[in-house]
Amino acid sequence: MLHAVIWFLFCVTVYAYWRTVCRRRNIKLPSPPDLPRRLPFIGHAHIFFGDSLHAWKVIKWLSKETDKRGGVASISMGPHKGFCVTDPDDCLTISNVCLKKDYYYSFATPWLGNGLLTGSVATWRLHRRLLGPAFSQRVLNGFISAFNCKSRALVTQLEDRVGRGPFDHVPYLSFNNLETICQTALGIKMEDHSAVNQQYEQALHDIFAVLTERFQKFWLHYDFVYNRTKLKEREDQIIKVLHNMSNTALQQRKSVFLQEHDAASDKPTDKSKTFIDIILETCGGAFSDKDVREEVDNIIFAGHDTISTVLTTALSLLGSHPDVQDKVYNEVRRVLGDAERDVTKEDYLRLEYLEAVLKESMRMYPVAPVIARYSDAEVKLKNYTAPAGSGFILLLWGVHQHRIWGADADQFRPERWLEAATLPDPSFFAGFSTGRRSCIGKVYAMMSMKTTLSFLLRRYRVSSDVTDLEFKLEAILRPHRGHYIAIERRSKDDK
Ligand code: HEM
Repeated sequence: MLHAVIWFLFCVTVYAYWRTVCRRRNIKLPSPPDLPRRLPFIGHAHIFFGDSLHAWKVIKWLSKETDKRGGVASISMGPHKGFCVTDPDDCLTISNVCLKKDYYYSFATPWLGNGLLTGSVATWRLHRRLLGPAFSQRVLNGFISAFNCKSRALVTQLEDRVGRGPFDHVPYLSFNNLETICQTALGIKMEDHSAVNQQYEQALHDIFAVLTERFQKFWLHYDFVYNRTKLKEREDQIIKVLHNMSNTALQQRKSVFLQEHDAASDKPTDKSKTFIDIILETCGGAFSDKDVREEVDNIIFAGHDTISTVLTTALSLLGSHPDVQDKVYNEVRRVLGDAERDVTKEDYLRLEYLEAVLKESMRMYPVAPVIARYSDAEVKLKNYTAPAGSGFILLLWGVHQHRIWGADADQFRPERWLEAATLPDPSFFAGFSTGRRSCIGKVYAMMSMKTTLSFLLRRYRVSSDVTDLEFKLEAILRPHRGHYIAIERRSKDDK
């Protein structure tokens, strides 16, 4: 009996405390309006349940509903409370102030460890500073010959598609980009198409599907449930393949690196260096082998399908907008001449309209249309103060559709990037994320994409019909259908 009374009093005390704290918070802090469709206990978690096509529809729906509510709205995922944000200023504030990633990112930790994408804030600060030199312009210039060589190979591979009607260009771009990133990051050439490399490519593809499935089924968010599932067993097998590849590459590059450091002369120039070499050289003392391997895994994850997806979308859009394609073609010919010569570091700056096309494709269809942050402290937004312990779902697609981009925000119009008077502040472009924890590889990506497109568009005229363009969200936003292109060889006098 005494136990029952003590237990009853304990419950009443906890309940009273909880009510007081909640009330006090509500009085002090006006809360943003709730998003519709909240259910008891699970909150909004149920709206994500479905396939990857549904996931993309949900992000668009969340963006529109949040925008209707003024750019910030309350959401809950089971016990996790948070805010959806489309207001460009608030988005920038959050991404600069809240450097901690929300718990969803921990789903990728078994693969990516404590690397930049998923790492804790303390590790991220140190690693981001140490990795800076690996992404310097001098190092990136050393990759230009790899970009040229791979783009040339891609153009040749596409030759047998000329004049044969619409085809899916995703496999071409995806494998070509994987080769480029593996060569520049690991020093591995994939051309031999050996079993291990095909297995690696497959594993990279499969891990995205596993991560998406885990995110969409909210009961799998809990480790104690997830660790007992078949999906977890599959994840472990996939990660074994991924780690095996990067570990092997690391050991090979490390032994070359040590030999070269023993030999006083004949050091390789930056031209032949990979990300692993630069990281070993600049972060040597501070990074363990595991740190290096994790950062390289992060680079491959972040740089692999992102570039090929932007290229896929940009080519589909160019194929459907012949006037825009003609303008790019004329610029590329003016800068590079008629011949299929290599792109040089001086050319990148001159390819202004091509850059506008790439940015506009990324504005319309950002590869990461949503990212998530978490804050241990209060965060002051324009109209609200988010309490400590809040999660933030930053709807970058929503930011890109915001009225700051003009009444034609939903239209593909690359010219907007060249109209300085009306262009919003560049920090509102979130194609590479925004704020202090944004993409470290954006210059690499732009150089690589400009090289590929300038080779492709010099040789081929592209056509497509994107009226049925449909996307799916599988860790990143990818075209699902309506993106096929057809190619024709250009003649020398093409205008
Ligand atoms: C068009 C291509 C690319 C796009 C659209 C892109 C986009 C992004 C986005 C949106 C983020 C933030 C992710 C988040 O917070 O959840 C990010 C982070 C990152 N990206 Fe990229 N990325 C691209 C290419 C690359 C390349 C080529 C590399 C490496 C060579 C790279 C390396 C990274 C890394 C390491 C991070 C984590 C940065 C940090 O937390 O400090 N990315 N990228």
